Amino acid sequence: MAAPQGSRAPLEFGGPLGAAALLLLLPATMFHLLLVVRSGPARLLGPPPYLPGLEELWSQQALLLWLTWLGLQAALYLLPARKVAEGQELKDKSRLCYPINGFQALVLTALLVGLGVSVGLPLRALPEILLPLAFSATLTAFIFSLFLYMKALVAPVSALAPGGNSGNPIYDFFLGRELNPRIYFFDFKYFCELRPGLIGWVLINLALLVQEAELRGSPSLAMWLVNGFQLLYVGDALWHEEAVLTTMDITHDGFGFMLAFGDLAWVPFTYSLQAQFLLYHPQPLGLPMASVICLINAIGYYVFRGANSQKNTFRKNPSDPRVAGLQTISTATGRQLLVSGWWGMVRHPNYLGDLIMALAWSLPCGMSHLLPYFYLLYFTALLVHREARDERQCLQKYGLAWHEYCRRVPYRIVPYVY
Ligand SMILES: NC(=O)C1=CN([C@@H]2O[C@H](COP(=O)(O)OP(=O)(O)OC[C@H]3O[C@@H](n4cnc5c(N)ncnc54)[C@H](OP(=O)(O)O)[C@@H]3O)[C@@H](O)[C@H]2O)C=CC1
Ligand SMILES: CC(C)CCC[C@@H](C)[C@H]1CC=C2C3=C(CC[C@@]21C)[C@@]1(C)CC[C@H](O)C[C@@H]1CC3
Repeated sequence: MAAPQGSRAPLEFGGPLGAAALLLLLPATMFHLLLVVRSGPARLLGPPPYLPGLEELWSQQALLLWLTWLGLQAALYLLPARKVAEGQELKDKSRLCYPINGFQALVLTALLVGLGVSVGLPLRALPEILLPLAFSATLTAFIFSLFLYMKALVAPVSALAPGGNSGNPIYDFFLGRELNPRIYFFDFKYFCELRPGLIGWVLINLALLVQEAELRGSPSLAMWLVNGFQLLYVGDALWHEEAVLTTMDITHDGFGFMLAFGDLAWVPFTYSLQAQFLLYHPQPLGLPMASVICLINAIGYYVFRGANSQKNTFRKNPSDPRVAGLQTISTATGRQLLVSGWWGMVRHPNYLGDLIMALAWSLPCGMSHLLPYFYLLYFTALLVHREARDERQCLQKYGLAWHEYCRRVPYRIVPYVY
């Protein structure tokens, strides 16, 4: 039986009060966005057009569809993988194994959806049921987080995350108690982080594109851009799936409501906001502006991928010729920190690229509304907060060497600004 542990870990997210507020605020924000986006004024900061009754949110069909989707993604996860990767070393010195077959799941899902559509699956009907689908996803996230909380009660202490075990049930439910909850080889957190939400996001985008084509004769250029950019982002994440094993979500954070809701509901239903906006509020977009936006996305992707690949290559093999010439700082742990190349420009060049892409995803929606810029605003806040959390963890890991890195690379995300 696991005793509450980690009471010395500093409380994050505003402690129990902050966690309780976020438990309510996050789903409320998601439903607000889903309601506002289809309303005439589409005002991000105004009140929702109306408050939906339970009959509009609850649908047995939507729940069934949602569970089928989770079941399909779980089945694809269990298929033989092209590679099995080892995760980071755990407290007990062991390493867990993870199947690398996310991109395969994306391709197989595309084939299955294509097959479904060819035999009459009404993909265009998906946008009509986004509200009950989001409700089912939220309900699933709550129930699933409860299951994870209970499961952690019988997990060995060594399986618990550094945070999320304060003894306060609301805080621990929100942050997540167990680091890598699994049943046999099925790793819940790794599965949720990359599959149902990310692939669901591009499927929702595609359904919005199909419905726009039916409504207006063909998809708009703006809709093509948003679909193309976000497909590239999701395809890239699944192609480089192994990189997620070193993120703080997998190595540090427990699996609780924050990630369960974030992965299963928040990502598919709010990250598709730009495509939803374009369906209900068509925007003219000329070729010259579209070319500029494509260039911005390409620059963002170049920085994002360049930075992530440089660090991943370096962490795998510092003598790799692609990174061997870069300057480094030695740390007491035996690991080194890059201080030239992308990681010598700012301390989080990958976040900078990600933010530039976020801008490119909103620009096709024009300048008349703030709503499609929600992702950019939320994402800036998320990354600034995430950067501060990562910085704290790195300072703990690397001590003086991290101070030296900060001295040599003074800016966090945006050169000469922040
Ligand atoms: N779309 C979305 O909603 C989100 C997207 N993301 C994206 O996911 C990607 C992963 O981000 P995230 O998980 O936050 O972490 P990062 O990929 O930025 O990794 C941070 C870690 O990198 C290592 N590191 C830091 N500086 C250096 C250096 N100079 N040299 C070598 N290693 C260094 C440290 O770990 P160590 O030393 O132990 O290797 C540090 O903890 C990013 O591209 C981000 O933009 C992230 C969150 C949400
Ligand atoms: C609901 C809350 C506000 C916070 C939820 C956060 C989650 C949505 C994100 C936490 C880290 C994430 C990562 C990704 C997606 C969003 C979440 C799950 C990526 C998979 C996106 C694609 C990148 O290439 C890798 C990212 C890793 C972290």
